[in-house]
Amino acid sequence: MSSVNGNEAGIPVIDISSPSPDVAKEILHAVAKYGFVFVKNHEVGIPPEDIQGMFDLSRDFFSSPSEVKAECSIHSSKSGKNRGWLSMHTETLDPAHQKRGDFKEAFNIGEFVNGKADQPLPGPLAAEESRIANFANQCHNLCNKLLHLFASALEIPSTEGGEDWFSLRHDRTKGPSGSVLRLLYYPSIPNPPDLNDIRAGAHSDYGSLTLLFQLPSQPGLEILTHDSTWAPVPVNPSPSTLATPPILVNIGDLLSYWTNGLLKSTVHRVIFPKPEPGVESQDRYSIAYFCHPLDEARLVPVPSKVVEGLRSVEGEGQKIKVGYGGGAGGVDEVLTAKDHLNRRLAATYGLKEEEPAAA
Ligand SMILES: O=C(O)CCC(=O)C(=O)O
Ligand SMILES: [Fe+2]
Repeated sequence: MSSVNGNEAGIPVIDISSPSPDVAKEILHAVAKYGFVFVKNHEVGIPPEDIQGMFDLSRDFFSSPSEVKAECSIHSSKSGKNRGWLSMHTETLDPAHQKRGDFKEAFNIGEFVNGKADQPLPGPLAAEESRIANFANQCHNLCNKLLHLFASALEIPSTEGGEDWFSLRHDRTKGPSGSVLRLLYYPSIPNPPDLNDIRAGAHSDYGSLTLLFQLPSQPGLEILTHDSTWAPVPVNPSPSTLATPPILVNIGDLLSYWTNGLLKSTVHRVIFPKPEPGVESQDRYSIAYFCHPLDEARLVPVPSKVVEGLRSVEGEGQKIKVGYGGGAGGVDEVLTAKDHLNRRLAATYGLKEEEPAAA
């Protein structure tokens, strides 16, 4: 069912099309160890042609004139917080190590209300609003399937909500959340610039989990491994058996915090691939769906013996360090998802609440 062959980072490839307690354990084990997992893309609700359609749209959008993109800049008050277009070098994901901002453009799309984007969209995206809404919906549904599997493997009692424990807290019909669909474009540069220049600086994501869609022949993603080395993440870890690249899933800081560090939020980055003789440098397009809980979801301890066992083994010190419900802010404090996001931004980037943030 799973395979670690064909990818140096060793990220397992798992088939979740027939969910079972074994599949749940397998996927929990993968995200507890690597923070990343590949999910085979068949019968998981996101048809490959829909993914391709989004990449076509992304290409159209990023090739539009700057004035068209700038109309919906992330800096415009009309776009709303963390939404809209980021021009080249706007975002610096690893400010401590970067002289220049990331070599990328991005467009962040927040939640849809009754199928309509809650922000202005530039022409090429506005024309395909329903396609984008449908795609975001498919992504969210897949995230909920994964959240069911995590809750199942964590053995949350049915009296507490059982397998629905996480997904109820991500139920978009109940209120707003920080979820974002992000189109990314990393233009190729014939002679990669300075050694310190990078397509996306080292960072971890902020939310619950992220889905990442990549295209064949456009590598560049790397994860930081346990021994503090960078390992490349392939686009398709088993090209001989998988006709379409699997969907890459990674855990964000919030879900790691919520599970007291059991699920790992792994640092990753996107580099310029090493130039190879005779191989032309490639643009890279990727699409990320950052799934967040409802803003008002309270990050109370997960009612799971698996997570509780971890707390008692690691003791009170650890609980306070990573902790929830009695964590950093005070004994009785329970953060909401929105508080967590705001703290995460402030701690990492010294950002004020109003400034744009990435993941
Ligand atoms: O483009 C990629 O492959 C990764 C992007 C990413 O990690 C992010 O935007 O958080
Ligand atoms: Fe990321």
